[in-house]
Amino acid sequence: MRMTLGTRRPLVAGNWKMNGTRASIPVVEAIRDGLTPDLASRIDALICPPSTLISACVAAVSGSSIAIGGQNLHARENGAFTGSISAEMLADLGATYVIVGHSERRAYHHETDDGVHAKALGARRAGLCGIICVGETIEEREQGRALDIVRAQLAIGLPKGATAADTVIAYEPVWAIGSGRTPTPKDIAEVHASLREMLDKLAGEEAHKIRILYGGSVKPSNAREILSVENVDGALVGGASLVAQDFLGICAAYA
Ligand SMILES: O=C[C@H](O)COP(=O)(O)O
Repeated sequence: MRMTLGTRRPLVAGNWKMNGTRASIPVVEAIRDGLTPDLASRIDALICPPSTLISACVAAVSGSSIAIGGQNLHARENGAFTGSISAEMLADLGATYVIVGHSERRAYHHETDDGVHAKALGARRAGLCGIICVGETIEEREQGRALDIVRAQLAIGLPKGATAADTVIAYEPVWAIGSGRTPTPKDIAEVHASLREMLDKLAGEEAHKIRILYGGSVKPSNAREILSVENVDGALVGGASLVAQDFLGICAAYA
């Protein structure tokens, strides 16, 4: 039976992380060719490759509905920040989304919630949609602090006046990323309901249109169960987005 879609248009986003070279462009082409017109009319699909591949991916999806995004940005527009890339530079290449505050950046690059806030503002300044990531560690979940942690991350990270045009939220439990483990549908529902309630209150009347994705070990085999959970408006997919058939298999949960 076809999944009933809510008021928010689903987004299935792939995060390639530090994977891929020009030899990977056929993966994007296969996703482009494999997304049926019916699915393309019902969902948004996005690939976030490494920055080195953004131009080639933008060219590869040209004429299709698939969007291309960055995985990170510097909050400032330009300046003496060696090795960094601004939102304006991503937009110049044709990116329309950017991931902000992924747990791997929080863990390995010491990103703070204030830094996430600044980056989300940077994304908005350049007309990009920022995908703000939140999520608890396994210790925090075991201590019963998962809701407090993600709510605190959102409270600081989310810029005032956020709208669906400039913001997507992704709930990614750190312990579920790349581990093959996922929370139960009940646990996902609890976090998404809490974030939804908070978002609707914090961000004003436009906020009800902001999508909340789930991320962490989403695969074709569990996508339908996860994406059917109330208030889950799509997925942020890591490993499975590197294989066209797997990414398409996740999108097909909405078929
Ligand atoms: O950004 C994507 C997430 O970190 C999920 O990664 P994963 O699907 O490989 O668990």
